[in-house]
Amino acid sequence: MEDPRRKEEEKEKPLQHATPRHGRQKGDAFLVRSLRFGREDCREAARVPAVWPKLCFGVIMASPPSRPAPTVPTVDLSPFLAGTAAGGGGAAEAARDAATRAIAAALQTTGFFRVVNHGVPAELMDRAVELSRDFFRRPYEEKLRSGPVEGSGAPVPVGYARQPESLPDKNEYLMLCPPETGFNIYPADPPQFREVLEKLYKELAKLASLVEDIVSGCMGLPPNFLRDYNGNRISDYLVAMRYFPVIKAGSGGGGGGEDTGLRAHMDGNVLTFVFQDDVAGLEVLDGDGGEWIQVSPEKGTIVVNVGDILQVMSNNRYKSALHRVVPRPVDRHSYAFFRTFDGGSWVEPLPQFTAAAGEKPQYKGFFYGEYLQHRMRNKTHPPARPEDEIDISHYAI
Ligand SMILES: O=C(O)CCC(=O)C(=O)O
Ligand SMILES: [Fe+2]
Repeated sequence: MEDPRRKEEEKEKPLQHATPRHGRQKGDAFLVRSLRFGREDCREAARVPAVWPKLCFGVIMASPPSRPAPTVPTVDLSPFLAGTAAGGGGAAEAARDAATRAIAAALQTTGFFRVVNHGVPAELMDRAVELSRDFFRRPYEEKLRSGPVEGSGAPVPVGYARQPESLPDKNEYLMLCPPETGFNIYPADPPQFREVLEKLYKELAKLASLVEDIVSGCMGLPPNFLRDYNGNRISDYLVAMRYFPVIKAGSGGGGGGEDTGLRAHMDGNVLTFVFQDDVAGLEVLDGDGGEWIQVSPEKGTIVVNVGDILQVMSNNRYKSALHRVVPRPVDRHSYAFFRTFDGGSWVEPLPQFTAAAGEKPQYKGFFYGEYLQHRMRNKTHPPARPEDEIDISHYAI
Protein backbone atom coordinates (compact mmCIF):
# COMPACT_ATOMS: atom_id res chain seq x y z
CA MET A 1 0.00 0.00 0.00
CA GLU A 2 1.21 3.47 -0.76
CA ASP A 3 2.46 5.40 2.24
CA PRO A 4 0.24 8.51 2.58
CA ARG A 5 3.19 10.37 4.07
CA ARG A 6 5.20 9.87 0.90
CA LYS A 7 2.34 11.37 -1.05
CA GLU A 8 2.48 14.35 1.21
CA GLU A 9 6.24 14.74 0.75
CA GLU A 10 5.79 14.69 -3.01
CA LYS A 11 3.21 17.40 -2.85
CA GLU A 12 5.39 19.57 -0.67
CA LYS A 13 8.06 20.68 -3.10
CA PRO A 14 9.82 24.03 -2.52
CA LEU A 15 7.42 26.92 -2.58
CA GLN A 16 9.22 29.25 -4.94
CA HIS A 17 6.04 30.12 -6.76
CA ALA A 18 2.90 31.67 -5.52
CA THR A 19 0.44 28.99 -4.45
CA PRO A 20 -2.97 29.33 -2.86
CA ARG A 21 -1.20 29.01 0.48
CA HIS A 22 0.41 32.35 -0.15
CA GLY A 23 -2.90 34.04 -0.43
CA ARG A 24 -4.40 35.82 2.49
CA GLN A 25 -5.41 33.57 5.32
CA LYS A 26 -7.02 34.14 8.62
CA GLY A 27 -3.70 33.35 10.28
CA ASP A 28 -1.91 35.92 8.21
CA ALA A 29 -4.30 38.58 9.39
CA PHE A 30 -3.52 37.58 12.93
CA LEU A 31 0.16 37.97 12.20
CA VAL A 32 0.09 41.31 10.67
CA ARG A 33 -2.05 42.68 13.38
CA SER A 34 0.40 45.53 13.59
CA LEU A 35 -1.35 46.96 10.55
CA ARG A 36 -2.89 49.34 12.97
CA PHE A 37 0.50 51.04 13.24
CA GLY A 38 0.69 51.67 9.53
CA ARG A 39 2.40 50.05 6.62
CA GLU A 40 6.05 50.65 7.46
CA ASP A 41 5.66 49.60 11.06
CA CYS A 42 3.86 46.49 10.08
CA ARG A 43 6.53 45.61 7.57
CA GLU A 44 9.22 46.14 10.15
CA ALA A 45 7.41 44.27 12.87
CA ALA A 46 6.45 41.27 10.82
CA ARG A 47 9.40 41.35 8.41
CA VAL A 48 7.31 40.38 5.44
CA PRO A 49 8.15 42.95 2.79
CA ALA A 50 7.09 41.18 -0.38
CA VAL A 51 4.03 39.54 1.06
CA TRP A 52 2.89 42.73 2.71
CA PRO A 53 1.03 44.34 -0.17
CA LYS A 54 -0.86 41.10 -0.65
CA LEU A 55 -1.81 40.88 2.97
CA CYS A 56 -2.81 44.44 3.51
CA PHE A 57 -4.39 45.49 0.27
CA GLY A 58 -5.32 42.30 -1.46
CA VAL A 59 -2.94 43.00 -4.36
CA ILE A 60 -1.96 39.74 -6.02
CA MET A 61 1.65 39.65 -7.16
CA ALA A 62 1.77 38.21 -10.67
CA SER A 63 5.15 36.53 -10.29
CA PRO A 64 7.44 35.69 -7.41
CA PRO A 65 10.72 37.57 -6.96
CA SER A 66 13.47 36.01 -9.07
CA ARG A 67 16.12 34.93 -6.61
CA PRO A 68 17.33 31.60 -5.29
CA ALA A 69 14.86 29.66 -3.18
CA PRO A 70 15.55 30.50 0.46
CA THR A 71 16.51 27.60 2.67
CA VAL A 72 16.86 26.87 6.34
CA PRO A 73 20.58 26.26 6.98
CA THR A 74 21.86 23.23 8.88
CA VAL A 75 24.56 23.91 11.44
CA ASP A 76 26.86 21.20 12.77
CA LEU A 77 27.41 21.77 16.48
CA SER A 78 30.03 19.03 16.95
CA PRO A 79 32.94 21.53 17.07
CA PHE A 80 31.39 22.98 20.23
CA LEU A 81 30.90 19.69 22.03
CA ALA A 82 33.64 18.44 24.31
CA GLY A 83 35.02 15.03 23.44
CA THR A 84 34.30 15.26 19.72
CA ALA A 85 37.04 14.86 17.14
CA ALA A 86 36.84 18.54 16.30
CA GLY A 87 37.20 19.51 19.97
CA GLY A 88 40.53 21.37 19.77
CA GLY A 89 43.09 23.01 17.49
CA GLY A 90 42.92 25.56 14.71
CA ALA A 91 40.64 23.44 12.51
CA ALA A 92 38.13 23.18 15.35
CA GLU A 93 38.24 26.91 15.88
CA ALA A 94 37.65 27.49 12.18
CA ALA A 95 34.70 25.06 12.32
CA ARG A 96 33.25 26.91 15.32
CA ASP A 97 33.66 30.24 13.52
CA ALA A 98 31.93 28.89 10.42
CA ALA A 99 29.04 27.54 12.50
CA THR A 100 28.75 30.85 14.37
CA ARG A 101 28.67 32.78 11.10
CA ALA A 102 25.95 30.50 9.74
CA ILE A 103 23.86 31.04 12.87
CA ALA A 104 24.46 34.81 12.78
CA ALA A 105 23.23 34.91 9.18
CA ALA A 106 20.14 32.83 10.00
CA LEU A 107 19.29 35.09 12.95
CA GLN A 108 19.10 38.05 10.59
CA THR A 109 17.20 36.40 7.75
CA THR A 110 14.50 33.84 8.44
CA GLY A 111 15.26 33.45 12.14
CA PHE A 112 15.30 29.66 11.56
CA PHE A 113 18.12 27.11 11.41
CA ARG A 114 18.57 23.39 12.02
CA VAL A 115 21.21 21.87 14.25
CA VAL A 116 22.85 18.46 13.87
CA ASN A 117 25.37 16.72 16.13
CA HIS A 118 23.70 18.68 18.88
CA GLY A 119 24.32 16.22 21.69
CA VAL A 120 20.67 15.32 22.39
CA PRO A 121 20.44 11.52 22.10
CA ALA A 122 18.37 10.48 19.08
CA GLU A 123 16.77 7.58 20.96
CA LEU A 124 15.44 9.98 23.60
CA MET A 125 13.90 12.18 20.90
CA ASP A 126 12.35 9.13 19.20
CA ARG A 127 11.03 7.88 22.53
CA ALA A 128 9.35 11.23 23.23
CA VAL A 129 7.60 11.12 19.85
CA GLU A 130 6.43 7.54 20.53
CA LEU A 131 5.09 8.54 23.94
CA SER A 132 3.34 11.48 22.38
CA ARG A 133 1.62 9.17 19.84
CA ASP A 134 0.64 6.82 22.61
CA PHE A 135 -0.79 9.56 24.81
CA PHE A 136 -2.66 11.64 22.24
CA ARG A 137 -4.46 8.70 20.64
CA ARG A 138 -6.25 8.02 23.94
CA PRO A 139 -9.86 9.14 24.60
CA TYR A 140 -10.36 12.81 25.37
CA GLU A 141 -11.69 12.05 28.87
CA GLU A 142 -8.53 10.17 29.72
CA LYS A 143 -6.30 12.96 28.41
CA LEU A 144 -8.30 15.49 30.39
CA ARG A 145 -7.14 13.81 33.59
CA SER A 146 -3.82 15.53 32.87
CA GLY A 147 -5.58 18.88 32.37
CA PRO A 148 -4.40 22.07 34.10
CA VAL A 149 -5.16 22.50 37.79
CA GLU A 150 -7.06 25.70 38.52
CA GLY A 151 -5.17 28.02 40.88
CA SER A 152 -1.96 25.95 40.82
CA GLY A 153 0.12 29.11 40.58
CA ALA A 154 1.86 27.91 37.40
CA PRO A 155 2.91 30.77 35.11
CA VAL A 156 0.99 29.15 32.23
CA PRO A 157 -1.75 26.48 32.24
CA VAL A 158 0.43 23.40 32.60
CA GLY A 159 -1.05 20.08 31.41
CA TYR A 160 -3.19 18.75 28.58
CA ALA A 161 -5.42 21.03 26.52
CA ARG A 162 -6.78 21.42 23.06
CA GLN A 163 -7.18 24.71 21.26
CA PRO A 164 -10.50 26.48 21.81
CA GLU A 165 -13.12 25.41 19.24
CA SER A 166 -13.48 29.01 18.14
CA LEU A 167 -9.93 29.04 16.76
CA PRO A 168 -8.99 27.62 13.37
CA ASP A 169 -5.87 26.06 14.98
CA LYS A 170 -6.50 22.36 15.31
CA ASN A 171 -4.01 20.87 17.71
CA GLU A 172 -3.89 19.34 21.15
CA TYR A 173 -0.95 19.82 23.42
CA LEU A 174 0.63 18.90 26.69
CA MET A 175 2.32 21.90 28.30
CA LEU A 176 5.15 21.18 30.72
CA CYS A 177 7.67 23.21 32.65
CA PRO A 178 10.87 22.49 34.61
CA PRO A 179 10.23 19.60 37.03
CA GLU A 180 11.62 21.60 39.96
CA THR A 181 8.52 23.79 39.87
CA GLY A 182 6.32 20.83 40.83
CA PHE A 183 3.59 22.01 38.43
CA ASN A 184 3.78 19.23 35.85
CA ILE A 185 0.88 16.83 35.47
CA TYR A 186 2.24 13.76 33.72
CA PRO A 187 -0.14 11.20 32.29
CA ALA A 188 -0.04 8.11 34.51
CA ASP A 189 -0.03 6.01 31.37
CA PRO A 190 2.19 5.34 29.42
CA PRO A 191 4.19 4.90 32.62
CA GLN A 192 7.60 5.98 31.27
CA PHE A 193 6.34 9.42 30.40
CA ARG A 194 7.85 11.30 33.26
CA GLU A 195 11.20 9.53 33.26
CA VAL A 196 11.80 9.98 29.53
CA LEU A 197 10.70 13.59 29.49
CA GLU A 198 12.76 14.57 32.49
CA LYS A 199 15.86 13.10 30.86
CA LEU A 200 15.05 14.95 27.69
CA TYR A 201 14.61 18.34 29.40
CA LYS A 202 18.12 18.05 30.79
CA GLU A 203 19.60 17.34 27.37
CA LEU A 204 17.64 20.09 25.68
CA ALA A 205 18.54 22.55 28.42
CA LYS A 206 22.23 21.82 27.74
CA LEU A 207 21.71 22.35 24.03
CA ALA A 208 19.75 25.54 24.66
CA SER A 209 22.56 26.93 26.85
CA LEU A 210 25.11 26.15 24.14
CA VAL A 211 23.05 27.80 21.42
CA GLU A 212 22.31 30.78 23.67
CA ASP A 213 26.03 31.17 24.24
CA ILE A 214 26.68 31.13 20.51
CA VAL A 215 23.88 33.63 19.95
CA SER A 216 25.24 35.87 22.74
CA GLY A 217 28.58 35.79 20.88
CA CYS A 218 26.85 36.68 17.60
CA MET A 219 25.33 39.69 19.40
CA GLY A 220 28.76 40.82 20.58
CA LEU A 221 27.83 40.00 24.18
CA PRO A 222 29.71 37.84 26.69
CA PRO A 223 29.12 34.13 25.98
CA ASN A 224 26.94 33.53 29.03
CA PHE A 225 24.98 36.77 28.69
CA LEU A 226 21.55 35.35 27.78
CA ARG A 227 21.90 32.47 30.21
CA ASP A 228 22.75 34.80 33.07
CA TYR A 229 20.13 37.36 32.08
CA ASN A 230 17.53 34.93 33.31
CA GLY A 231 19.02 34.23 36.69
CA ASN A 232 16.22 31.87 37.65
CA ARG A 233 16.96 28.37 36.37
CA ILE A 234 13.55 27.00 37.28
CA SER A 235 11.82 29.29 34.83
CA ASP A 236 14.27 28.65 32.00
CA TYR A 237 11.91 26.80 29.70
CA LEU A 238 8.44 25.60 28.80
CA VAL A 239 7.64 22.56 26.69
CA ALA A 240 4.71 21.91 24.36
CA MET A 241 4.21 18.39 23.03
CA ARG A 242 1.77 18.86 20.19
CA TYR A 243 -0.54 16.58 18.29
CA PHE A 244 -1.95 17.83 15.00
CA PRO A 245 -4.85 15.60 13.91
CA VAL A 246 -5.62 15.23 10.20
CA ILE A 247 -7.59 18.16 8.88
CA LYS A 248 -10.25 17.24 6.39
CA ALA A 249 -10.31 19.36 3.25
CA GLY A 250 -12.84 22.17 3.41
CA SER A 251 -13.35 22.06 7.18
CA GLY A 252 -14.09 25.58 8.27
CA GLY A 253 -12.28 26.92 11.32
CA GLY A 254 -13.54 29.33 13.92
CA GLY A 255 -14.47 32.75 12.62
CA GLY A 256 -15.17 31.51 9.10
CA GLY A 257 -11.55 30.74 8.11
CA GLU A 258 -10.09 27.41 7.10
CA ASP A 259 -8.84 25.02 9.73
CA THR A 260 -5.11 24.74 10.06
CA GLY A 261 -2.46 23.22 12.35
CA LEU A 262 -1.16 26.44 13.84
CA ARG A 263 -1.78 29.85 12.33
CA ALA A 264 1.23 31.91 11.40
CA HIS A 265 2.73 33.25 14.61
CA MET A 266 5.89 34.41 16.29
CA ASP A 267 7.04 32.68 19.47
CA GLY A 268 7.02 34.92 22.54
CA ASN A 269 10.22 33.53 24.10
CA VAL A 270 13.98 33.72 23.48
CA LEU A 271 14.71 30.68 21.28
CA THR A 272 12.59 27.64 20.41
CA PHE A 273 13.94 24.12 19.74
CA VAL A 274 11.62 21.79 17.82
CA PHE A 275 11.81 18.18 16.76
CA GLN A 276 9.05 16.02 15.39
CA ASP A 277 7.94 12.85 13.64
CA ASP A 278 8.38 12.53 9.87
CA VAL A 279 5.33 14.50 8.77
CA ALA A 280 5.92 17.84 7.07
CA GLY A 281 3.87 20.94 7.83
CA LEU A 282 6.12 23.49 9.52
CA GLU A 283 6.83 26.55 7.37
CA VAL A 284 8.67 29.81 7.98
CA LEU A 285 8.18 33.07 6.17
CA ASP A 286 11.33 34.25 4.50
CA GLY A 287 12.16 37.73 5.74
CA ASP A 288 13.25 39.09 2.36
CA GLY A 289 11.16 37.46 -0.28
CA GLY A 290 7.93 36.89 1.54
CA GLU A 291 7.92 33.23 0.55
CA TRP A 292 6.81 30.46 2.87
CA ILE A 293 9.69 28.02 3.17
CA GLN A 294 9.05 24.44 4.17
CA VAL A 295 11.03 23.24 7.12
CA SER A 296 10.82 19.59 6.17
CA PRO A 297 11.43 17.00 8.85
CA GLU A 298 14.96 15.63 8.89
CA LYS A 299 15.55 12.77 11.23
CA GLY A 300 17.70 13.56 14.24
CA THR A 301 17.85 17.29 13.55
CA ILE A 302 16.46 19.96 15.81
CA VAL A 303 14.99 23.13 14.37
CA VAL A 304 15.84 26.35 16.20
CA ASN A 305 13.96 29.60 15.82
CA VAL A 306 14.23 33.09 17.19
CA GLY A 307 11.47 34.38 19.46
CA ASP A 308 10.20 37.83 20.40
CA ILE A 309 12.58 38.37 23.33
CA LEU A 310 15.61 38.23 21.05
CA GLN A 311 13.90 40.49 18.57
CA VAL A 312 13.33 43.08 21.29
CA MET A 313 16.76 42.77 22.92
CA SER A 314 18.49 43.09 19.55
CA ASN A 315 16.25 46.06 18.71
CA ASN A 316 14.90 44.26 15.61
CA ARG A 317 18.34 43.17 14.38
CA TYR A 318 17.22 39.56 14.81
CA LYS A 319 13.90 38.37 13.55
CA SER A 320 11.32 36.64 15.63
CA ALA A 321 10.52 34.04 13.02
CA LEU A 322 7.06 34.07 11.50
CA HIS A 323 6.03 30.43 11.16
CA ARG A 324 3.01 28.15 10.92
CA VAL A 325 1.94 24.54 10.68
CA VAL A 326 -0.17 23.94 7.57
CA PRO A 327 -2.86 21.23 7.27
CA ARG A 328 -1.58 17.73 6.54
CA PRO A 329 -3.24 14.56 5.28
CA VAL A 330 -1.88 12.51 8.21
CA ASP A 331 -1.49 13.03 11.96
CA ARG A 332 1.59 14.93 13.08
CA HIS A 333 3.45 15.10 16.41
CA SER A 334 6.02 17.66 17.46
CA TYR A 335 7.92 18.61 20.59
CA ALA A 336 8.80 22.27 21.21
CA PHE A 337 11.23 23.38 23.91
CA PHE A 338 10.81 27.10 24.51
CA ARG A 339 13.79 28.73 26.14
CA THR A 340 12.30 31.56 28.08
CA PHE A 341 12.78 34.06 30.89
CA ASP A 342 11.40 34.35 34.37
CA GLY A 343 8.31 36.57 34.61
CA GLY A 344 10.29 39.08 36.68
CA SER A 345 12.88 39.64 33.93
CA TRP A 346 12.90 43.10 32.42
CA VAL A 347 13.03 42.97 28.63
CA GLU A 348 14.11 45.93 26.53
CA PRO A 349 16.42 46.71 23.61
CA LEU A 350 20.00 46.39 24.83
CA PRO A 351 22.24 49.47 24.81
CA GLN A 352 24.59 47.66 22.40
CA PHE A 353 21.81 47.85 19.80
CA THR A 354 20.54 51.31 20.67
CA ALA A 355 22.81 54.02 22.15
CA ALA A 356 26.05 52.27 21.15
CA ALA A 357 24.73 51.68 17.63
CA GLY A 358 23.31 55.18 17.31
CA GLU A 359 19.78 53.78 16.98
CA LYS A 360 16.56 54.63 18.79
CA PRO A 361 14.95 51.85 20.82
CA GLN A 362 12.16 50.26 18.80
CA TYR A 363 10.39 48.91 21.90
CA LYS A 364 9.56 50.13 25.35
CA GLY A 365 10.67 47.85 28.16
CA PHE A 366 8.35 45.40 29.93
CA PHE A 367 8.37 42.65 32.50
CA TYR A 368 8.35 39.35 30.71
CA GLY A 369 5.57 37.97 32.93
CA GLU A 370 3.22 40.69 31.73
CA TYR A 371 3.79 39.76 28.09
CA LEU A 372 3.37 36.08 28.89
CA GLN A 373 0.01 36.83 30.49
CA HIS A 374 -1.15 38.71 27.38
CA ARG A 375 -0.09 35.80 25.21
CA MET A 376 -1.85 33.28 27.41
CA ARG A 377 -5.02 35.35 27.40
CA ASN A 378 -4.98 35.36 23.59
CA LYS A 379 -5.31 31.59 23.91
CA THR A 380 -7.69 31.23 26.81
CA HIS A 381 -9.96 34.16 25.84
CA PRO A 382 -9.44 34.64 22.11
CA PRO A 383 -10.70 38.09 21.07
CA ALA A 384 -13.49 38.19 18.50
CA ARG A 385 -11.13 39.72 15.95
CA PRO A 386 -7.78 37.94 15.56
CA GLU A 387 -6.09 41.29 14.95
CA ASP A 388 -6.92 42.21 18.55
CA GLU A 389 -4.63 39.50 19.90
CA ILE A 390 -1.65 41.03 21.65
CA ASP A 391 1.77 40.37 20.24
CA ILE A 392 5.15 42.00 20.55
CA SER A 393 4.07 45.01 18.48
CA HIS A 394 2.10 46.00 21.60
CA TYR A 395 5.41 47.29 22.99
CA ALA A 396 6.70 48.84 19.76
CA ILE A 397 7.54 52.52 19.95
O1 LIG B 1 4.97 21.80 15.42
C1 LIG B 1 5.87 22.51 15.00
O2 LIG B 1 6.65 22.13 14.14
C2 LIG B 1 6.03 23.93 15.50
C3 LIG B 1 5.17 24.26 16.68
C4 LIG B 1 5.21 25.71 17.01
O3 LIG B 1 5.44 26.56 16.20
C5 LIG B 1 4.94 26.11 18.40
O4 LIG B 1 4.62 25.25 19.23
O5 LIG B 1 5.05 27.32 18.70
FE1 LIG C 1 5.90 28.44 17.22
